[in-house]
Amino acid sequence: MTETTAPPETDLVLTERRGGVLVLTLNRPDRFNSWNEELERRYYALLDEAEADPEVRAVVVTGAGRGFCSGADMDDLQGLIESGDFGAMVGREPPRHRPLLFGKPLVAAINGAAAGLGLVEALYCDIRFATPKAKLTASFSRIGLIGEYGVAWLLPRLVGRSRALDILLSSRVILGEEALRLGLVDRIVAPELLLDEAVAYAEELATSCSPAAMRVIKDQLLRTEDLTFAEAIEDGDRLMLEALNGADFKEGIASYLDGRPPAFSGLAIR
Ligand SMILES: C/C=C/C(=O)SCCNC(=O)CCNC(=O)[C@H](O)C(C)(C)COP(=O)(O)OP(=O)(O)OC[C@H]1O[C@@H](n2cnc3c(N)ncnc32)[C@H](O)[C@@H]1OP(=O)(O)O
Repeated sequence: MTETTAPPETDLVLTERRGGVLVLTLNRPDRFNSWNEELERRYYALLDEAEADPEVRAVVVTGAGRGFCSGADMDDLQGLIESGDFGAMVGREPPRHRPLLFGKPLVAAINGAAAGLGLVEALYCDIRFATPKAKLTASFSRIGLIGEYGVAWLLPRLVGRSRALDILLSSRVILGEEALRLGLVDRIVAPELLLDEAVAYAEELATSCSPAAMRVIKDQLLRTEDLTFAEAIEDGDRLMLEALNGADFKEGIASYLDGRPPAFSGLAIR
């Protein structure tokens, strides 16, 4: 009898440093990079590490092999039906939207299919690069499930309500160019250039933009969703005063006037 052993959790996401950019590769190519709890735990732990590491200024996430991530593993979903243990699906820590809270730029290089949770994980990223043949699909409605991991909140904010409903109700496969038109992705790049271009974009943010300002901007955009316009103006005023007192503002102006690249501290704005 042959015994199969699962790969160690550390292999589920490959890591590679390219300058100030950390590349994370979802790595279950034999299962079309389908999502499971172990993969989620490892990916989210690596984001925690990247958050704490001042040398990492941006992260690019991509998939190994021909897909980005095909969503929950179908065999696991069958196992779930058999066990009936649905409680394990809710209230997990870290929160399932951990990547949305990541304080540094998070760029997706969508090298192939992004389905179900795979699409949601791509949508958690700040900017999405995709190949022309990348297949994007919500998938949920085709297997009797609903928009989970907050996608029903996120998607209308990205593409508008009607398009979100089209995508979630139909779960039709959307290819790169249409995804670009809909606003599901931001750049279309040939497969052989995809990762390099995503990394180059991330590296540009890593070297030219203030980490402190980017962290606040990301947080600002998320929190502003819940504010009135007047509150958003007030919130912006408060944050602006902090930024004006920040080391990165002084460095930004000094480097501009000196005609040199900025050397941002990477510290908090205050
Ligand atoms: C709690 C729930 C959360 C969720 O995420 S629900 C959503 C779960 N995911 C899905 O429903 C997606 C199912 N997959 C598909 O619809 C399609 O695939 C794609 C659109 C993603 C890609 O289509 P194409 O490029 O034509 O590839 P292919 O030939 O269908 O698949 C290639 C191989 O990958 C396996 N595979 C695909 N998705 C999954 C998955 N989610 N879990 C496990 N295996 C998967 C297939 O079976 C096949 O395998 P083989 O080459 O051996 O025939």
